[in-house]
Amino acid sequence: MTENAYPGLPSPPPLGASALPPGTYEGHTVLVTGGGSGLGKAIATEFARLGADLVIVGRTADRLKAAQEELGALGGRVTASVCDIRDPERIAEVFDAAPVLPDVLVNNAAANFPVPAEDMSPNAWRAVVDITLTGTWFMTREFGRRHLAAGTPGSVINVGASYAWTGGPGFAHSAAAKAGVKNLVETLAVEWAPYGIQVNGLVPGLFPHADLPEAIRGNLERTDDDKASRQPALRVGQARELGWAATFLASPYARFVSGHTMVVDGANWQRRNVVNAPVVPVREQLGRGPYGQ
Ligand SMILES: CCCCCCC/C=C/C(=O)SCCNC(=O)CCNC(=O)[C@H](O)C(C)(C)COP(=O)(O)OP(=O)(O)OC[C@H]1O[C@@H](n2cnc3c(N)ncnc32)[C@H](O)[C@@H]1OP(=O)(O)O
Ligand SMILES: NC(=O)C1=CN([C@@H]2O[C@H](COP(=O)(O)OP(=O)(O)OC[C@H]3O[C@@H](n4cnc5c(N)ncnc54)[C@H](OP(=O)(O)O)[C@@H]3O)[C@@H](O)[C@H]2O)C=CC1
Repeated sequence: MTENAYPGLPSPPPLGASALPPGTYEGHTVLVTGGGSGLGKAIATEFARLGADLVIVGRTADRLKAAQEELGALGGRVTASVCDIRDPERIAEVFDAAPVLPDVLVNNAAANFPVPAEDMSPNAWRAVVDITLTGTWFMTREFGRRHLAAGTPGSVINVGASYAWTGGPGFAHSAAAKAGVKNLVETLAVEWAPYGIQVNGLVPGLFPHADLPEAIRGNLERTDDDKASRQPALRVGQARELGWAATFLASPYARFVSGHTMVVDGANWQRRNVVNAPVVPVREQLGRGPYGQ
């Protein structure tokens, strides 16, 4: 780790702390896609600490089972449902099987790997867009329909990425999908506000963690040995900071916040210089030779 002369943004309060009153989510159920690992599990953890019951969804039964035990130790009821969010029929079954209609939906599951645009196969594009954008839409549609039919309020949080605004060289599929995810927030917030449904976005900056797939972790490890010194905050995000933002956005204290996407990245995505670092083509960044050879 490089020593830096500047303090950077302060460290957050410790794990277990919360700005919201204890019991804020007692009697409420929160469904988190991808809640069995990484940032989804961290978000689920903060809701559970505030009294929520959980429904966690993912494709891998073992991973969900382990998370169910870990999250259940926080006191609430945790239901784990194997589901590929690309499958709308299975999504309907998950809602049917849930103990109650969840009050909050966190669309956290996504797919991603770095690849130069010209190397990307049709199936690679489909895999990422179908999970990240279409899967988010299928989940949201089911949640919205059920609340509209029941006449009950709800809150949706779509987890995004800042290249929704900027473009994401090396991640054309994911950046396009996340732009769609952000746009859905803005459309649905207006369509569903009259029925009491809030729709917001939440964008993590750099939050490295052990559950990241090899393709993403390898890319991070290749690009830098000291990620903190390359962030304006001089540190990366702590997963609980994302969880706190999610619990605020879905809480009674944010009832007039809808159609908003909150970025939790220590201002990294705003970083600009008149003279930037030298351009390195994506192929070269990813260690690939000339196209077609
Ligand atoms: C600078 C650092 C990075 C900053 C990133 C910041 C923002 C975003 C971060 C994140 O989103 S992190 C979350 C990442 N998490 C995941 O991706 C978890 C889920 N991922 C997966 O399940 C797989 O990775 C998957 C490939 C996306 C989907 O799995 P599925 O089983 O449905 O597909 P496959 O049949 O395995 O593959 C489909 C298609 O895609 C091609 N492919 C897969 N991996 C790669 C790769 N690394 N590079 C290029 N192409 C890849 C695969 O070959 C298939 O295509 P065809 O061969 O059939 O043409
Ligand atoms: N980590 C970071 O620095 C950043 C993350 N993000 C975003 O944060 C969110 C969480 O990412 P992170 O925790 O890092 O990633 P992970 O890869 O650790 O988690 C992704 C989760 O989604 C689940 N998932 C993937 N595909 C599907 C599917 N088809 N159906 C159901 N569940 C699925 C995975 O479970 P399983 O494989 O078992 O299905 C896994 O639990 C994503 O939206 C990501 O784009 C954005 C910017 C930066």
